[in-house]
Amino acid sequence: MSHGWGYGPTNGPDKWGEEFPVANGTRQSPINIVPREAHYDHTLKALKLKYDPSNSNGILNNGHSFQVDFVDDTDSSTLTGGPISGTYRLKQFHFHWGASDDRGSEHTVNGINFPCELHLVHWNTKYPSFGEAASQPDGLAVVGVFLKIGAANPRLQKVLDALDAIKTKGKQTTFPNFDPKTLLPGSLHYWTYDGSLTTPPLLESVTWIVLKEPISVSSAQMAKFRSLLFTGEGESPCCMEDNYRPPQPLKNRKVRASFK
Ligand SMILES: NCCOCCOCCNC(=O)c1ccc(S(N)(=O)=O)cc1
Ligand SMILES: [Zn+2]
Repeated sequence: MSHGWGYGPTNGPDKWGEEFPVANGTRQSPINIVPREAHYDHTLKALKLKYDPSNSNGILNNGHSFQVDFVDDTDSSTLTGGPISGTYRLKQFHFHWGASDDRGSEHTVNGINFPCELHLVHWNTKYPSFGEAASQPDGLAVVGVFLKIGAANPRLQKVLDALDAIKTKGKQTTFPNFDPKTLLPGSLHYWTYDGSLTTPPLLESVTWIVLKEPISVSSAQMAKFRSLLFTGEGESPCCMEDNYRPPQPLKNRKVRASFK
């Protein structure tokens, strides 16, 4: 692609394989999760998520989504347990969403789309940095949380209130003292499988951990996500929406469940 990757008709998911051939690899994400075909694995441990709000740093419009970045130079915000071994540090969280409430998630469940999906991105501290870990088969672990239309989510509102300050691509602002645990549902039951980044470079380095229980979001709050722009200041504006990759072939993979 002469122009960068995106989600439009000329640079979207169907075109990514031209520049990133791993797009047609053996462990691509997202996938459709079929609960009846997931294998309950009693050896799977409970997820242990330990987050220190003082690690939250800034919020950035990166032109594909927005992300809240965390200071990751110590083990104060980590993921342990679950399907992984060792310690993974929280690097950032971000979202994917649709132009309307009938779509927007990346993973689907029995073919059902949710309006939005949260990704909490962690990297394996056996490697020296996120960049190094991102190219290793056990380098990253992403916790996925579905958002379902319902009552307005007051925990989410703090994030949404910051979006006016980062409307256009490249804008960022400070975002201190945010606890991502407040965005998690009551149950940490999960499905897990070996996958990839869902955006270029689509590296096959992610242990996916998708929570079964969604959190709530109101339609009005979803409209706030869509007030962001893919485009930079001074460019003709293009609403940031439908920034999701559709499900990819499962190929030779099993999805395990941490619950019966
Ligand atoms: N710069 C050194 C190498 O960098 C490795 C690739 O990272 C480039 C930036 N992309 C990401 O960090 C990145 C992180 C998470 C997800 S997702 N949607 O799979 O959770 C997609 C992309
Ligand atoms: Zn993501």
